[in-house]
Amino acid sequence: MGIRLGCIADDFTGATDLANNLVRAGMRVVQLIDVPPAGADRPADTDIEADADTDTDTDLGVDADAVVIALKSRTVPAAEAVETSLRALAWLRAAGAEQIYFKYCSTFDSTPAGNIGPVTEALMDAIGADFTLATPAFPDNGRTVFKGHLFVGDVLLSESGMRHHPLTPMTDPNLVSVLGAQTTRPVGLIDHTTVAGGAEAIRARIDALREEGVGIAIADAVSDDDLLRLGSAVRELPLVTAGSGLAIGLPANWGIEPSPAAAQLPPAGGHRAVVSGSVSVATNRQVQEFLDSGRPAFSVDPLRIAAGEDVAGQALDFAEKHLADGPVLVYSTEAPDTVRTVQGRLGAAEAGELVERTLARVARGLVARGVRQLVVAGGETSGAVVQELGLTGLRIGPQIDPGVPWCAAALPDGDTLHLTLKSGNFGGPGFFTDAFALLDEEAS
Ligand SMILES: Nc1ncnc2c1ncn2[C@@H]1O[C@H](COP(=O)(O)OP(=O)(O)O)[C@@H](O)[C@H]1O
Ligand SMILES: O=C(O)[C@@H](O)C(=O)COP(=O)(O)O
Repeated sequence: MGIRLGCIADDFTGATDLANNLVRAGMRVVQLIDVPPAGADRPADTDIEADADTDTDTDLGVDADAVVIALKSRTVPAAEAVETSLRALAWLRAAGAEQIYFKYCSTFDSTPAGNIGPVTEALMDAIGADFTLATPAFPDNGRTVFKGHLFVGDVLLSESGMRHHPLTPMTDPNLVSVLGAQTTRPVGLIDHTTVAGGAEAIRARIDALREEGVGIAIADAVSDDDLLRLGSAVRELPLVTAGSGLAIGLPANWGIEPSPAAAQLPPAGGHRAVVSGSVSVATNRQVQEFLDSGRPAFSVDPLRIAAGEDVAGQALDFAEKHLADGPVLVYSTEAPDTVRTVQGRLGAAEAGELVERTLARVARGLVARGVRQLVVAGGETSGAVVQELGLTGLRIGPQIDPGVPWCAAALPDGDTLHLTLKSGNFGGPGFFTDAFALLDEEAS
């Protein structure tokens, strides 16, 4: 028997966010970094055991209810995002996935060129799906959708920090028009009154939209109850697209219930460090709180990298002196004005890449110096770090804050690394110390 749910996530923090919600709803989840090479059953160097005797073993040897394939496809050119997403789809279908879940950001990060629209349509074409729904709602993290408009906390998306995002600035809160600009299919709305009416009402609305020729519908959701109703209503859809929120309502469609045993990790050891390349509002607050506490921190300046200085080497020299009294923070996180100035000098994409490459080298150097508990902040940054560390799979552990679990990964030399990939806007102000406190609690 194959896996039930096959998931394609457009970035690495988003993938752990989705896996976290599925685990909390009781699913056994394997997260893979990138699409395994053709012919591979599962990553050879993860400690995720396949059990040949269980009836959920897939033909490809993955013993899980759901597999999340983490891509770094959010901000690459649309054609590339489509190509890797279709490869992920092919792998998941070969693993027996009964339903496909395309996960994007709860702030719907995209541009008029994509990638949410083009990837959704390519998946629909490949699956032969004439209809799917789209909802980034994640009320536990303050993302709600009402009358097709996305709110972040108490403000519209376009008034939130996302309007300043370096790669995907979000200036229109109306998701019907945002998605409509990225798709060839008409985009419709399943509004709050319909969702409040329950699964039957939602299915009736889906039928009506289909008859009108609508291919994709934004779904309102302002509470977990809305997401549970939507989850039940979409049982028969071969493809769903969403943030991580919809995941709370899907496991029940297979009769799966929450189980506390789903999130066990091995004990953690080694030094502690934080690498932050996120420039989001919440991360800025977390970095500030860490600096205010007087703990060791090294600031990475993109202009000095561009000038040819060995900034990664300097950061590692600094870290080496302080790791014994860790956690140590290495960060490029800055307020929007400073980031804009840097982008004006270097170009946004170039600055992003320079910083990502440097922080990834720092992460590799930290691990070489004995760090075995690592917090990484920012989706793009996490993608660069995970690739640089050569990780191929993650086990999902306990939740630190909504949307952010601890994970365990096997390093290429076989050692275990405890790792958390923090989405930019997730986590409380004390996240960079709370995360380690949770591991202490788990150990006691
Ligand atoms: N000081 C900086 N100046 C310019 N770009 C930066 C700076 N710090 C980080 N970046 C880039 O901004 C992007 C941040 O994206 P990401 O890591 O996904 O985090 P978030 O979305 O939370 O801001 C990355 O490409 C990163 O390299
Ligand atoms: O859905 C979400 O908000 C997150 O899972 C996510 O994808 C955030 O991405 P970054 O802000 O780039 O970390």
